[in-house]
Amino acid sequence: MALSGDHNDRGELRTHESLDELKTDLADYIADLSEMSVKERGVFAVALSGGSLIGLMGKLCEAPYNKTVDWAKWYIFWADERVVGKSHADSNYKLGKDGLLSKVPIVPSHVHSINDLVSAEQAADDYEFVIRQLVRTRVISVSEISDCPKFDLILLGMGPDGHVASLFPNHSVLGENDEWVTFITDSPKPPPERITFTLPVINSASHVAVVATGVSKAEALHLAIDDVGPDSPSLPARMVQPTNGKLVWFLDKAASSKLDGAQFSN
Ligand SMILES: O=C1O[C@H](COP(=O)(O)O)[C@@H](O)[C@H](O)[C@H]1O
Repeated sequence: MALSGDHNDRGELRTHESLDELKTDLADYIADLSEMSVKERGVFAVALSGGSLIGLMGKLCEAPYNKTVDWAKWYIFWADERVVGKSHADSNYKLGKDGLLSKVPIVPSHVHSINDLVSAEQAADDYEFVIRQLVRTRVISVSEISDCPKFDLILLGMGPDGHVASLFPNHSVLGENDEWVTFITDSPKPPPERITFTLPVINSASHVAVVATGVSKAEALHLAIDDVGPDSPSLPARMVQPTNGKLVWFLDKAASSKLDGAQFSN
């Protein structure tokens, strides 16, 4: 049984007793948003992350989702990417392709990966340019309150240090408000060169889901979600605060074990 509820102003928390239950709930959530978005806009523009997220999305490749989801209407982006070749083990594109995209009938031209043949800075600029073209043609919606792209769904993982996408604690790119996509060359987690959506883009999405499992994420989740007072650290995961969108956290009981009022006993 999953426990679900709103948590102050930090969005909806869905805590699951098992990974299997989380995977089913996540697949249902994504399939429902896809259906809603295709009905409303004719397309579904979704940004993926790398890491454990892709494995946790695995049920989408199975029945009934592989048959019921309108895959032809999906447009795929990455909320962050490592600047390595597409066949490199560190590539988020490779992870997404091997774990999901090659197993469902997504239109290849709808898959927007980065240019990995240029510098991180150039790759970020190129990726922003691609996104600007697709905002112009309304494949990606536009925010009502800024000129930012409004993705139908941004799927984020979270590292044990509280990083989301490639926005790491105390990094200067957390303050980047002008660019949609930026780059870093000093990631504390290898590989060092990455591109990432900026916080204004993440916070302009219609829906943002943060998916985090395992006890190593418990402390960061406490700092990201609970009311930790005026000294609340500027943890990237805590800075995920969609302005007009809906935030949902998909957790297992180990990850949620340090949350105030944690309701599952270990
Ligand atoms: O480096 C990255 O890490 C995060 C978190 O990964 P996880 O394996 O702990 O879930 C991931 O969301 C991000 O896309 C990736 O580049």
